[in-house]
Amino acid sequence: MSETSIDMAKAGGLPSEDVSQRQAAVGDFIALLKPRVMSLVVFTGFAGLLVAPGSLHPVLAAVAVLCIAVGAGAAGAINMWYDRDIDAVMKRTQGRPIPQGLVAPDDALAFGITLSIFAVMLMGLAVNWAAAALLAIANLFYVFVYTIWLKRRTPQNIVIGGAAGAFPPMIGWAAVTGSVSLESIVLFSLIFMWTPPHFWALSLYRAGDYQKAGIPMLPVVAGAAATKRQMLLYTVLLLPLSILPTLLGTAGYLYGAVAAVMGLGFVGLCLRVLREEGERAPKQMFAYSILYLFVLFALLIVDSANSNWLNW
Ligand code: HEM
Ligand SMILES: CC(C)=CCC/C(C)=C/CC/C(C)=C/COP(=O)(O)OP(=O)(O)O
Repeated sequence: MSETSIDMAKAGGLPSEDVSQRQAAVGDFIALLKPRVMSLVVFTGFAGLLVAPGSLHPVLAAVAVLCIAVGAGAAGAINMWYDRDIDAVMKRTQGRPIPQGLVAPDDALAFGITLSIFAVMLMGLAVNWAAAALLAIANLFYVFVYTIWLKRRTPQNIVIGGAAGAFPPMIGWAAVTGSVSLESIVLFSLIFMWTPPHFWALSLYRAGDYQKAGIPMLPVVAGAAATKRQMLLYTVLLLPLSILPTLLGTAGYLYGAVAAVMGLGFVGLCLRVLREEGERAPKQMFAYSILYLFVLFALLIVDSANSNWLNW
């Protein structure tokens, strides 16, 4: 796409041949919430809520999870509004509702802002204001720090901006306890450290897309070899960090053992990424990253020392 058409897209009007004639459907607005990515975000938030000491009435717990889902999805919608120019250029994102002309940019922005405010207010009024404040910070961080400030400026965009996606377990924890604690900071750090290998694995085989869109992702700016070395650093640091919930008593030995085995598997895959050329190993590493985080948080729930989900 030329510079001019990028500017047109940013101004809200895509080139006319790209604009669909059909009306926006509910599904198009749901797609703005990035439901597949957000499913794991919500799961980690839910896990934070279940492993926190104390208990929350099941209805309030459901409201808290809903608020995390809506607040995170709303941030995704605002991200799609801001990134509509680059989304139209990249193969992976071309099919999204805004570049397809299915949802008008202004409607997507209004939808995202309305849902963000709704989620934060509902969390504050129904659950507590500590959880609401953390939800607001995560939402604003993803929109302003990651999307608007860093994404187009620095290859460290996802290291710093990735903090947004690390908030959910802390939000879930605060929904129960009304506060932030060392244990919830450890859960935050786990996702924070996991994000670079998760994303850089994908960016290794999507580097062409990012280059075309002018986004300075690490493989584009520093090359594949430097990206792989940085991935290894975070993957290795993640291993001892992932055992901390057991050491702190948030989870039991079963969690600790599975975290160690899965962590060694993550490091092993990363070493394969370093050794091998081509897309196969990075694709496996990306898929494994999702499985890894899902299994770790599932085990946290099952092997939680507090287990308040059993005695609501
Ligand atoms: C700055 C941080 C992050 C970046 C830049 C990032 C980037 C991405 C990208 C580009 C994709 C591909 C999406 C697509 O195919 O359209 C993806 C997929 C995914 N991400 Fe992340 N991610 C980040 C953090 C997270 C976090 C915190 C979670 C959950 C805790 C997460 C969970 C997922 C999941 C589940 C998928 C697979 C979605 C699918 O199957 O289509 N990501 N991520
Ligand atoms: C309120 C709250 C809990 C927010 C959570 C925010 C969150 C889940 C952040 C994760 C980051 C994410 C999905 C990045 C996608 O990168 P990108 O936007 O560059 O990906 P794209 O190229 O697919 O649009």
